[in-house]
Amino acid sequence: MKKISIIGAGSFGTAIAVVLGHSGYSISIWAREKEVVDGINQDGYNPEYISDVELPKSVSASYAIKDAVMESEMVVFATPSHALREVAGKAKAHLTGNEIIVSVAKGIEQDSLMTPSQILVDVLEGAVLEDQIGILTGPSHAEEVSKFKPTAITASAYSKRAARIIQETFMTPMFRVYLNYDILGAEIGGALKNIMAIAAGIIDGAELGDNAKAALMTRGLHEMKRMGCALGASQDTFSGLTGMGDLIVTCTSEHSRNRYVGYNIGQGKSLQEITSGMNMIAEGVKTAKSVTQWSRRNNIEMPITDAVYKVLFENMDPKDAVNELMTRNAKDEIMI
Ligand SMILES: NC(=O)C1=CN([C@@H]2O[C@H](COP(=O)(O)OP(=O)(O)OC[C@H]3O[C@@H](n4cnc5c(N)ncnc54)[C@H](O)[C@@H]3O)[C@@H](O)[C@H]2O)C=CC1
Ligand SMILES: O=C(CO)COP(=O)(O)O
Repeated sequence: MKKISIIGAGSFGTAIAVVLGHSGYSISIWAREKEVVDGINQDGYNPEYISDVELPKSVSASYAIKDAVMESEMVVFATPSHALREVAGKAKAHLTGNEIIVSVAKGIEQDSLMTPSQILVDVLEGAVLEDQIGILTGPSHAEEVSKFKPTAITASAYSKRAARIIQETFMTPMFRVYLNYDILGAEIGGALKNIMAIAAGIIDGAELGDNAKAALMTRGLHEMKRMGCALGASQDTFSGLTGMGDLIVTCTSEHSRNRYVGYNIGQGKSLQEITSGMNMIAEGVKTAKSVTQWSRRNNIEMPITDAVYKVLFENMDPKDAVNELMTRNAKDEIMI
């Protein structure tokens, strides 16, 4: 049986352990929490994340990265993007150099402004080739993936070979994997839709209406394209699963943590109050900071991201942010 390692036993790491375990792979999952490791090994459930789904018998857990990674054909990093550099650095010494490396994280690293796959290329240099590194991303809430609800997602990589291996490995009748070789566009889409989902949540929480939400999603997609195209990504990628697809699900789903954060801000709570009550991560919070750093540094207009940043970190009232967006200079609609 082929062994696959999953580094990070949060919601999505657990969900893909279920998918891959049921496909017949032997899954070794690394968690930093003792109770998670014990729960998976002793009871067959992750007590902290996706705790209502029984894990296949072929899933085991470890808190030693070395044990989790040893003798694997594929290593999937499923921590939030801000933890990726550190955990990949810890895993590096235990790689043989033959593994396919996959990131499922959706974010942009602060200061370096790197995407998850770029972080992996940087950290794992000398251990694996860039051609062995890829991603899996798209509209895929862990709560639904783990219950075998039909999901379509995208694999991408720095080589066609790695992208195809990722596609073949994950594909099941309920988890359909497409290929897109524009890895940068796929990662920009995955990261930025989280910022837009915070904005969508604010609209819902403040009861600003369906028109506002449609406008936000459409103009948000435009902003995602603008950043992606400025960096050399393909505009078409943003019409696909990793762009529009993930934007739709995250802005509308009851499962979205980013939308949840925005909703509660729209209801008048503070960011600190909201995040201190969550055991899961809403990547859009940190990504709003990184993308604002990027847009200001490069003088690229990203008004929605900027508004989310000001609400999250500069105490701007969401109603003032909406007013600022609505009263900008008149514009042509189609202009990247
Ligand atoms: N939850 C979902 O439906 C999906 C999530 N993703 C992405 O996958 C990544 C992981 O998300 P989730 O599993 O949902 O997060 P989560 O919040 O459910 O779990 C995060 C996991 O990472 C671990 N972790 C957090 N900080 C860490 C650190 N500094 N060092 C080591 N481990 C750390 C936690 O202990 C936990 O096991 C994120 O980038 C997210 O955007 C992608 C697709 C779907
Ligand atoms: O990326 C996701 C769905 O595709 C998960 O979104 P949230 O992190 O907002 O829950």
